Amino acid sequence: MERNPLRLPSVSGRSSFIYSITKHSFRPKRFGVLSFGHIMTENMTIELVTLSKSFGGEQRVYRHKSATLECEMTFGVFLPPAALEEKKRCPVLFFLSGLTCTHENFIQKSGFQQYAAKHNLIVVNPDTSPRGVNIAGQDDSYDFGSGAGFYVDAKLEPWSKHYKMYSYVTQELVDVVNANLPVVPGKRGIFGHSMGGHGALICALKNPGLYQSVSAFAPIANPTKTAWGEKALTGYIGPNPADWAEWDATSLVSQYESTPQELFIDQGAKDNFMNNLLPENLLSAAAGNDHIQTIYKLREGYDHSYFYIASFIAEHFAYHASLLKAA
Ligand SMILES: N[C@@H](CCC(=O)N[C@@H](CSC=O)C(=O)NCC(=O)O)C(=O)O
Repeated sequence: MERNPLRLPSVSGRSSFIYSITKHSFRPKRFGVLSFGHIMTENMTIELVTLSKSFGGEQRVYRHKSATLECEMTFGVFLPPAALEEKKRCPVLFFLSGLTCTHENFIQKSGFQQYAAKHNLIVVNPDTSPRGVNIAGQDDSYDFGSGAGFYVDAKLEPWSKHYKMYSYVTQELVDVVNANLPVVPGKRGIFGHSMGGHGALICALKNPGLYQSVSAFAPIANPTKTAWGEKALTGYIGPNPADWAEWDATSLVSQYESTPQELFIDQGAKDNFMNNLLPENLLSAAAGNDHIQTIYKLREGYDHSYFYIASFIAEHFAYHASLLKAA
């Protein structure tokens, strides 16, 4: 393979990256130690798919080749007015969606853009599983396989080759965002809904310091004790429940011993999936651990839907903005 290091502008206009020409492709490679300690050597190129002006900012959709998932992935990016007009670097907030979602559900249904614009937050929302990977059975059910990656790193074949959404979200996507978007290093939050609410919790609890703010709408708080969780963890991790604990937010809260962490948990009181969520188990575990603080908001009459998310999205943005500004 021929390699010719060159200096060329990146997609974001910066010119500090080393490019390499291979026999098959011309791709940017970045070399350097990142803020969270891993070394960035993968292809960081992202391709703009759509751009729509919204609340003075821009709702964009990008796609890229994920080295972690070994497939092409699509993700949403909202750039607030300050990032565009004033060319300011802004904190970034990652949103992880729930079962059956793509990047589109949150973009189209939550109404988040006005609050991201108000608080000058960049928002990045990935898809919920690898796509186009052609694994037998991937489309057989709504709660396993496509659209249901559960933000874990699968250990069992055939899933283990592609289904590594935990590493994708906590490492590759962070690197891709750092390389291509005007983010403030070290000012990063994460939140999500249902499967994605749980994803946000485990990404934060397994990586103290990576995210400075964490919240969850109706998270699957204790998946090892629920039908959705048992099915996913059996399929991705294996049949032994002892192997599941590291992918369960309630277990992680029980064992957490690192820097103090606050978790904002939001829950609709009329949630039609409550038997798959069990927020009280996580709250009990947190009550027994001095390192974890919880804010719990139970919303009378609200269900599990995006109508519920849209009703309280403003509060979550205010919460993340207050922590990320101060960080
Ligand atoms: N199709 C299933 C339920 C699917 C569902 O309600 N998905 C939720 C997330 S649930 C946990 O992760 C969701 O966000 N759906 C997308 C939407 O736009 O509402 C069933 O019918 O039981």
